[in-house]
Amino acid sequence: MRDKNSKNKPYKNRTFFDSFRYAYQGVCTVFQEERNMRFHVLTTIVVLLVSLFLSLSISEWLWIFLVCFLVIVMEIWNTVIENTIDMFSPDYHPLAKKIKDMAAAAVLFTSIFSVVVGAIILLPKVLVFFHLY
Ligand SMILES: Nc1ncnc2c1ncn2[C@@H]1O[C@H](COP(=O)(O)OP(=O)(O)OP(=O)(O)O)[C@@H](O)[C@H]1O
Repeated sequence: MRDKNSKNKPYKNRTFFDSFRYAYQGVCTVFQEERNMRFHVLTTIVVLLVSLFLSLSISEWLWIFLVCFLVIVMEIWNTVIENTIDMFSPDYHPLAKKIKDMAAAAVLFTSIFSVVVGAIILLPKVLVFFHLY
């Protein structure tokens, strides 16, 4: 078996910059191919912009950053799983369905968690901002 760190491997990352470049390509791929990812990124930008006007505390900022990036990371993993399934099981298979459905369920739960955290932190401040409470 070939050594994972073999110098002869043609596709081995040579520098820290190489690793960063391929990770960036990965992000671009998910962004281009997954509509949900574009929605998550747009939502993240909106939430961060709204948060700027609401004078959040440090811990509130940390929670907002945590949930925004958690959803994006989960969507990347979901896409990794979908692509892996498509590579190894391009035809219909009940296990492929189970795996993809569970990966989607993980994104769903993370999204629900994010909405709950966002509502707890932002909703009262938005209401006060617009003099509705
Ligand atoms: N090879 C397969 N065998 C069985 N069912 C599959 C298979 N591929 C996809 N499915 C079913 O179709 C659904 C959608 O799969 P698809 O790969 O299109 O994901 P998607 O719609 O791109 O998901 P997402 O919106 O999370 O990106 C899966 O959740 C699964 O129920």
